[in-house]
Amino acid sequence: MAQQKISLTRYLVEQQRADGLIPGQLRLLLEVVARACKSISMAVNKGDLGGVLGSADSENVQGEVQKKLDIIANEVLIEANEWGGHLAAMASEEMDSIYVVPNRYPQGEYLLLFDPLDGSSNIDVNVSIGTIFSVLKKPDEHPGVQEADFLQAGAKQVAAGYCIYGPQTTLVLTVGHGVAMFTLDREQGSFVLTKEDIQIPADTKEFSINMSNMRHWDEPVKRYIDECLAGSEGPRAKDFNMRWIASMVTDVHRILMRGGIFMYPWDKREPGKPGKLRLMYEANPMSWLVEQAGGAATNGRDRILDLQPTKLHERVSVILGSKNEVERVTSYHNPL
Ligand SMILES: O=P(O)(O)OC[C@H]1O[C@](O)(COP(=O)(O)O)[C@@H](O)[C@@H]1O
Ligand SMILES: [Mg+2]
Ligand SMILES: [Mg+2]
Repeated sequence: MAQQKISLTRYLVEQQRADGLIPGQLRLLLEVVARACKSISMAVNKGDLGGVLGSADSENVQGEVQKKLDIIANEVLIEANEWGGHLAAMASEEMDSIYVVPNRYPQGEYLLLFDPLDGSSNIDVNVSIGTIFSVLKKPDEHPGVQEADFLQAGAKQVAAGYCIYGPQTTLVLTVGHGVAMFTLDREQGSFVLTKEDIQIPADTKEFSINMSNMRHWDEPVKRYIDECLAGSEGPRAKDFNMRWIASMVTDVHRILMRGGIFMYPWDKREPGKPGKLRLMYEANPMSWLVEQAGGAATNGRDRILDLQPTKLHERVSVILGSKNEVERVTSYHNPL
């Protein structure tokens, strides 16, 4: 008899029921996020036919030109999540401040953060892009919700994941007990469990960094990459390969599937800016997934999940992936 497929819904119900790993409200919230990702996947697939490509002629709070799909994905996530009663508020790369659930809907106890469309520069060239999300619990000291409630270290996340819109639509999730992967079965219209307990090998021969920024890097990053480039004749005594997709979601997915190290480090172009990537809805969820899969994630000096955010759209330097490589780069920043 063919093996029974396990849907995301069933997986989450089993986590809740048999193992008591997630509360019912969190399960429902994650199902809604997955449904929203399914809608975004449909929109992405239509491409030119759906009129979803190209620029929206507007800028987000970070001064970046928004693509039509950035805005569509943001709206899909808000509309799917605002009425279900699981959430108190949402925050997104594409919104200046938090979006409090309107009081015509029931208020829930969770906070949802997302990068609705990661890899915006790849949208119009038909390269994989994705949605990244992070779930926090609203501190219950006071009624209502404010931006300060979101400013919790990544270690406090209760769920994190991403969905990739690529050759397959793939949702990867952690609720703090390992990492599971689900593939969208378009005929059934549901996400089906395709990998459980994903593990990142501790060693790797593959690095991922935007090499065009080399002249701006800090010394420790330059040293690490120089040593990789020296190959089998150099101090690492092995040849390295390089990949840079320029969609963090896809570069991190590759690392979860076969190992590697991903870096978007601080550099000298804008010394006052800690990095390019955003802490709360890019670095934190990805760092937790990577740690849950046995990898590591630092900003060069400290564990990303321990960083105390000071603002919603805070940026951070990111070094994550295979444990031994991340520890090596971190040790170059923190000499004994
Ligand atoms: O164009 P660059 O400098 O290589 O930057 C690529 C990085 O920027 C990002 O696209 C930023 O994300 P957004 O598309 O959500 O702004 C990352 O996904 C990616 O790793
Ligand atoms: Mg992004
Ligand atoms: Mg984005």
